[in-house]
Amino acid sequence: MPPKKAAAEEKLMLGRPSNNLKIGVVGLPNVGKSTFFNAITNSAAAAENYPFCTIDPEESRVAVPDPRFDWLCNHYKPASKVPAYLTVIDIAGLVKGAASGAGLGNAFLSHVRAVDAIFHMVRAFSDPDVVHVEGEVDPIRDMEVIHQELRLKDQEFLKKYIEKNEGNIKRIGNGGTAADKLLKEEFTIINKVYEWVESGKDVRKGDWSNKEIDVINRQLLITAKPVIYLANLSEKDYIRKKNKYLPKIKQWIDENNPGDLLIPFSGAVESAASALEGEEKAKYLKDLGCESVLPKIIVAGYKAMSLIYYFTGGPDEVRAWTIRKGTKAPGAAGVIHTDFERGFIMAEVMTYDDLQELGTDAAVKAAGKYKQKGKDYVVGDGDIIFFKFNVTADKKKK
Ligand SMILES: Nc1ncnc2c1ncn2[C@@H]1O[C@H](COP(=O)(O)OP(=O)(O)OP(=O)(O)O)[C@@H](O)[C@H]1O
Ligand SMILES: [Mg+2]
Repeated sequence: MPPKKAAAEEKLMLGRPSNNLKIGVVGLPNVGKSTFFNAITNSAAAAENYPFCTIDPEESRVAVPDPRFDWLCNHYKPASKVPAYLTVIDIAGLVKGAASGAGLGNAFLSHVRAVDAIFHMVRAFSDPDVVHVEGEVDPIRDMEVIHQELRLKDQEFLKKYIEKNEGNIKRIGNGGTAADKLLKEEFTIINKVYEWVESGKDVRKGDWSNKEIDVINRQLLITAKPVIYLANLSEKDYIRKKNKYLPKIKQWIDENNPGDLLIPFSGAVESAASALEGEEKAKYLKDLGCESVLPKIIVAGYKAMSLIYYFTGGPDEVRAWTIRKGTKAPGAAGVIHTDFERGFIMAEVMTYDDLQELGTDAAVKAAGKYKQKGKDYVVGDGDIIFFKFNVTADKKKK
């Protein structure tokens, strides 16, 4: 009889295994990064019309819009409401040669290394008053520059690793301890990743095995991070939904990094709209005949990092708890408190759809749709969960 097939191995994800992830705004100087950052996070970072206006990274967070959260708040009428948040970081502009140190490039690239995903801001608006560091507006050239600098930084980093370990690997030869074997394995993988990057490709576009992903994740490589391209349009182009560069930008992405998302937006429109509130804001956008695309960008940024959330709900608090996709119930419980994970007994779960359809917790229970789940349960996006736990140490104290 043929041997039983082993259960399919769970595919590891690129990126830090954390729920505290951040997305950085990256692009050439003076393309609208800070304008976007201020509009999306309602901040007041300097966004003036000159290159290298931003030097130090600014961090801010923005609530992730979700009609399910709004519905739950309306349903439970809780004293406290805590949505999920996307943390955004405004980073200084990168220029050609950044990877070899131009324009404080190395310092700025280290800020890019520290984030978990990238909003790649591309200038697609013409305005003779807004200086372009490369002369005239040319989004494809700009994307090439940024793509190249990020990739060169990874290349340099991998090369340093190879040079540092080469001697050791030779010395180990075919023998060596268990630790030596691990180093050899890592060394082989890093060489493979180096070749990939050197051939002009981003790490995130490779089809890596779990072992390879494990090694890649320890290196914090820049091109392993998910990217969302944001094309910054003039007010006029955004309103008429037409821009001469957009088709070329899309084509460049399809050819170089297929699958990456492109979202057109306008720094001019969003910045003016974000200065207004409520009805005034709605009227401003209605008069222009367009909508803000920021909610869509926030959700896309959150999703790009494989983040989801589950809810806890009741009259005290409705709250969204951020986890990474694929997190099992005990790990998800640990986001609330480590005791919840340590003493995990079970998760009582109902889905948002069931609660919305049936109307009350009791009706969901009566319909048998309030499920008890154990430690292997993979938490779903929008699950409404009540954790049962028991921590012995706490009991003793009583
Ligand atoms: N869609 C747009 N249309 C016209 N002007 C814009 C648009 N978006 C941004 N700007 C203007 O471009 C200039 C530069 O914007 P901003 O400071 O946001 O760029 P930046 O990318 O953060 O630059 P730096 O890298 O120097 O920090 C500002 O004067 C801003 O008002
Ligand atoms: Mg800036």
